[in-house]
Amino acid sequence: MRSSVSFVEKALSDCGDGTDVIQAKTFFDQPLQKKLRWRLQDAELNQGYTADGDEANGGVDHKESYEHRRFANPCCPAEADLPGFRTTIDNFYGQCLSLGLGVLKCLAMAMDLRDNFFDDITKRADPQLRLLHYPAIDKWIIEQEGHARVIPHTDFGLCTLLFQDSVGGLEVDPFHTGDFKPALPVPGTVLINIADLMQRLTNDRCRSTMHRVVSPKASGPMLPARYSMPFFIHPDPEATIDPIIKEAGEVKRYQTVNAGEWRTYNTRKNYMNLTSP
Ligand SMILES: O=C(O)CCC(=O)C(=O)O
Ligand SMILES: [Fe+2]
Repeated sequence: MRSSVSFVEKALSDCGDGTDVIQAKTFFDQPLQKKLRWRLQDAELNQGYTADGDEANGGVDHKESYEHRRFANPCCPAEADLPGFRTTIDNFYGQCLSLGLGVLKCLAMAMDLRDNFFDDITKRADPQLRLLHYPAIDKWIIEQEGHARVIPHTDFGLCTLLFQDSVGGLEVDPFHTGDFKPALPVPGTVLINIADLMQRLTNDRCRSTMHRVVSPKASGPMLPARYSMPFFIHPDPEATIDPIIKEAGEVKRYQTVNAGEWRTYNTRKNYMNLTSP
C-alpha cells in the first residue's frame, strides 16, 4: 500500500484550495451552455455533466457534477475543448482504481475473507469518478427544509473513496441514528465510506455510512464554493452479491442481488429529472 499512500497525499495536497489536480475548477468555470454540450443523458452509462438541479434523489441538492468512467466516456471534453483534461482525469482515475482495489483487499483481510475475495468480483470493475462543484451560495438557501449541498444518503456500491477540499460541511451518521458528526477535512487523508452492497454482502457486519453535505459550523452567511471527488467502487456487473454467513444459525438479512441490476436500478432513481435535451 505504500505507493497508494503517497498517491493519496499527492492527490489531496493537489486537491486542496487553489490547485486543480484534475482540472475540476477549469471545467466548472466554463459557461453553462458550454458544459451542457457534455450533458449526462443516459443514467445507465452515467457519464458526463449534470447541471445544478438535474440530479434528484428526494430532496434539493445544490451542486453540479461531472462523471467519468473507465471504459466509455463519450461526454468527456476533447483535447481541443479543454487541453489536458482527459489525460489528467484518466490518470487520476487509474490511481484511484489501484487505491480502491487495495482498500478492498484490506477489507477482505480484516473480515477474514480470502485476500483475493474482491479481486474475483472486480476483474472488469468500472467505478465512477465524480467531480463535484458546490457553487458559492447564501447559507439560508441550503438551510431550508429538504435542501442541502447533498441531502442525507448512503452510497450504493461497495465503498467510496472521497477526496474533499478544505471548505468542510461533510457530515457522517455511521449508525443511522440521525446523529450527524462533521467529517472534518484532514490534509493528506482520503475518507472511505462503506456503501450498501458491502453492507448486504457482509450481512450487516459493515454498515453503510449515512452522509450529507451541509453548512460547515462557524461559517458566515455566505458559503464559499466547495470541490470534492468521490470515487464509487462497484463490482463487476455479472457478480452475485449474496450475504456471507459466518456463524452457525446466522440468518441472511438480504436477498441475493445481481450487481449490475442493482447499480442500474439505484442510478436511475437519482436521475428522475433527466429529460432529453
Ligand atoms: O461532496 C462530498 O463530500 C460528498 C458527495 C457525496 O456524498 C456523493 O456524491 O455521493
Ligand atoms: Fe455520497
